Amino acid sequence: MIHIEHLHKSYQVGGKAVSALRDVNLHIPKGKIFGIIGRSGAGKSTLLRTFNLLERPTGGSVRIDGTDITTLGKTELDRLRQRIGMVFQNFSLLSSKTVGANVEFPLKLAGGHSAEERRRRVDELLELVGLSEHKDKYPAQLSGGQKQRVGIARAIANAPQLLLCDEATSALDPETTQSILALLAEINVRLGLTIVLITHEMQVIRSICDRVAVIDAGQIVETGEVADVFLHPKHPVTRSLVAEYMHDDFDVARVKTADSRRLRLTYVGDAAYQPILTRVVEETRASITILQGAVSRIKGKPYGQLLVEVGDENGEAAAVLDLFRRLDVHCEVLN
Ligand SMILES: Nc1ncnc2c1ncn2[C@@H]1O[C@H](COP(=O)(O)OP(=O)(O)OP(=O)(O)O)[C@@H](O)[C@H]1O
Repeated sequence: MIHIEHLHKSYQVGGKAVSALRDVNLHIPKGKIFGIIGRSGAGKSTLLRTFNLLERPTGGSVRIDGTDITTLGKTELDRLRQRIGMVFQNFSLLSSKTVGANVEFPLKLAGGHSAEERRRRVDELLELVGLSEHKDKYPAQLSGGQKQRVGIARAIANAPQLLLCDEATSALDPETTQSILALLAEINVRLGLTIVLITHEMQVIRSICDRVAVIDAGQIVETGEVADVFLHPKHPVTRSLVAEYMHDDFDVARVKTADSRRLRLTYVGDAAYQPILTRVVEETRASITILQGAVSRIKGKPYGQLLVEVGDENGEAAAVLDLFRRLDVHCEVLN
């Protein structure tokens, strides 16, 4: 759907060029939820805003369904923008208009609908985002989560093929964040539209994204399926984002390591529900100490990740490794 090639963006600051994006190459497939994660100032917003040319790149191309949008004239660009919805961190609602009127606004702008058609479409959208009873309220009378639901209804009013979400849940508490993410996941499936979101939170990526790209200092440093990137991060920036998310601050260096092997075990799918550690201890009689662990889900799919210390006084670690691998557990030997 979106092919980004050799994208550059620099800003003039005090007469000097500051690079915000440096040779970004990215492919975003149709119908998926694609996350872009990075720290503050990494270039996330700048990159997302090139997808509808709110930000014009200094070099490179942005092809959407085969068309390089940087070559479009004003009329064609306006038409393209109607096929791309956008959701903002601060909601960007019109405070003097009701919920219904906010959602109706892009339909009026696009034209071609009668008042009755617009009314029906607004009702349908408010039903979809769970706000039917709030149609006549004003934004100030809504909670943050409700405001973002209005933002989402407005963004999809003209049935776009692509929805861009700029830190859509950053202003919300964790519970509301989850409900908004669930709504985005539902919209992705029900309407089949492609979603690209930017975030600085691994939790957002883990909850709903299919693929992820990690951006640092204007460059994409890692990209792939969320489970691969999350469970086997390669780049130092990805590793630190994952470690922070896992609250990985336990001082493992202080644990005794003489005559022992330290392993990182990763298992995905049904294996997460199996008593794998018990089985390995029973069969090998090895001593295994858990140093860190998490069992959770990536986009609904269970996974487990454990850091363990395996006693190796009599060479039993080799048998442990062998058995874990036969049980389809990914093992990384750390010492
Ligand atoms: N209009 C601008 N003029 C000058 N520099 C800019 C402008 N917009 C962004 N930048 C710079 O470009 C870089 C990337 O900014 P961007 O807002 O894309 O990062 P971000 O990853 O979205 O950060 P945050 O999460 O803090 O919003 C930063 O160094 C920023 O200072």
